Amino acid sequence: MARTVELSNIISENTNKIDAHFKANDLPTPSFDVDSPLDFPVPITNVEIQTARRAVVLATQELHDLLVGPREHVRWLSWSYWDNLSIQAITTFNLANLVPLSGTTTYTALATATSQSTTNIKRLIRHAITARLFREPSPGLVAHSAASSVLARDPQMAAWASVCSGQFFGAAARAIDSMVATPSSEEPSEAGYALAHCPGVPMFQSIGKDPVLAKRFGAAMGSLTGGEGYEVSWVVDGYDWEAVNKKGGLVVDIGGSTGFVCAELAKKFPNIRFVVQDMQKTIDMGIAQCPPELKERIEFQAHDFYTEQPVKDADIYFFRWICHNQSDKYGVKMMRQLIPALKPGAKIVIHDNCLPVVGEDGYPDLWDEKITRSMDLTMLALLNAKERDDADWTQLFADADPRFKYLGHTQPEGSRMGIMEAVWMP
Ligand SMILES: C[S@@+](CC[C@H](N)C(=O)[O-])C[C@H]1O[C@@H](n2cnc3c(N)ncnc32)[C@H](O)[C@@H]1O
Repeated sequence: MARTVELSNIISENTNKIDAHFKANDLPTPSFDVDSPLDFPVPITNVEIQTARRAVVLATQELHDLLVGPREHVRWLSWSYWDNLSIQAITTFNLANLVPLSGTTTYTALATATSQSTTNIKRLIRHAITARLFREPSPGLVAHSAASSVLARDPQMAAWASVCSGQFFGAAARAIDSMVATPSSEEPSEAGYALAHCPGVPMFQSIGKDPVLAKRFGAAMGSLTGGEGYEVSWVVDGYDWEAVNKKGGLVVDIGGSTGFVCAELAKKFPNIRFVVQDMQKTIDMGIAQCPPELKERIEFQAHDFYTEQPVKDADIYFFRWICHNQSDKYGVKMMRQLIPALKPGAKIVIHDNCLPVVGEDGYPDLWDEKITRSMDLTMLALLNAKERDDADWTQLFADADPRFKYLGHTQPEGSRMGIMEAVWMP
């Protein structure tokens, strides 16, 4: 049987399964209408329907690419960045909020509100419509689609779209220039982001000096880290915290932001004590936001993770979304700062991406593979940092100190992040 026919059978079989589930549960059939659900309305815990959904998404992508053909595929792949430009226009000119959630507006009204020409607003929105952002129900009238309405309804997603299409787009455009100028650099001050926006200054330092951008960046990260496959519940439910809970142990969350992960852990594991460490400003926010009933068990501490770890003899030193921001040089430096504090058997637990190992079958799941590989390039362009696979994690710990033993990673089905574990064995 031709692969195209095989794929269309996969699509048909699984779409029928999904449709039957939707009908049986009185769920609205997926549509692009503005009042349709903004997320796939089946919980991630429903493995059968989520597996069917994934099968359809992967098969439709493959069928699409097969029928487009290699030459056409390459031609249009090479200019996929124009989608970014129309998103940048939407976020810069606040277009999602200028279009009413029900009803329509005109290109002329949008042009007046943004002090841009009608011609330019029209061409940018008409391009966005080809990616199902907005609709034009009749010529000259603009209405929301489900996807464009996300940018009006979800401020965190609007921040994500703004940061990606603005700051990150610029960084991506200069990433190869940075590689040519400073080959194999491990310095964030030499990365594409720095070249594009703040020559000689690392991204986080530059963002820290701009309160408006810092707030937007924080909201963008909130959108990503709460998004599908990145939920905090994966690490709360996916690691053996009970072993620490049983003995009333201590966990240090390094770069723990406002302590929201520790708050979730503290609710589930009543005997664990926590120290959340971050920069002073973030720690101040964490203290203000900490639920009163958890204050006794969650301590907040300003600490720079490139300096010696002040909390001795904890059971677990936890890093979430920290290591992928570090090149090997800085990752090794960060891990070495733990050593004076570590007791034998102390664990280092990392919740971060773990790059898949490429097997003989190639990439079985291009949906997640593309996201994780894009995240890896993001780290390159923003910070000269990187995502890691098991071999890279092994190397990082070995380079930090041979007394660290990397134990490997687990990744629950549905999670886009791995849980990596190392133990201190002096
Ligand atoms: C990507 S966020 C991850 C936050 C949190 N762990 C999470 O899971 O969402 C990186 C965090 O590291 C903090 N950070 C950056 N540089 C730091 C440093 N040198 N010392 C301590 N914290 C730092 C930032 O303030 C931020 O909260």
